[in-house]
Amino acid sequence: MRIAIASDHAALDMKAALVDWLQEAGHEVSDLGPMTADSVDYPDFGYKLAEEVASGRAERGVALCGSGIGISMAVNRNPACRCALVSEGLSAKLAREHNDANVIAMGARLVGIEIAKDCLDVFLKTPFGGDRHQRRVDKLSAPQVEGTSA
Ligand SMILES: O=C(CO)[C@H](O)[C@H](O)[C@H](O)COP(=O)(O)O
Repeated sequence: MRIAIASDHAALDMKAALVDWLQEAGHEVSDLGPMTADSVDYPDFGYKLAEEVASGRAERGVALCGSGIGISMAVNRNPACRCALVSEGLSAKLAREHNDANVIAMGARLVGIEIAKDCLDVFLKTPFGGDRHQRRVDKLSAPQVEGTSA
């Protein structure tokens, strides 16, 4: 699979470990940076990653920062991206099954590397469930308030 990955300085080591692990598993990985430990701003890398996924150059994205919060917010500003911030495997599975998430976000200061690998493995292997979930995902692309009285 073509996978793009980006982080900020807080997740540099986790990014490097996941790049190696993904490549060993046979994926085509595009590392969008950063490449040094200098302090950077997560929106810059989140937007870059989102564009890579939105363009189709990457089929999936991996977004990392200290908590995962800031970079997931940045990625989700791109309407083509559904980025799920996760810290355990079941959320990673549901993000694919129910939400057709195309980007996974994790916090390197909160999640250990083995849990991160587990989340990513599940995320890459789980197909979208479709059916009723498709209707809901479609609504994410066209935000508007509908009747909620039922
Ligand atoms: O976006 C975040 C917090 O929601 C990330 O954890 C960032 O990595 C963090 O804010 C970076 O903080 P630092 O003090 O500049 O290392």
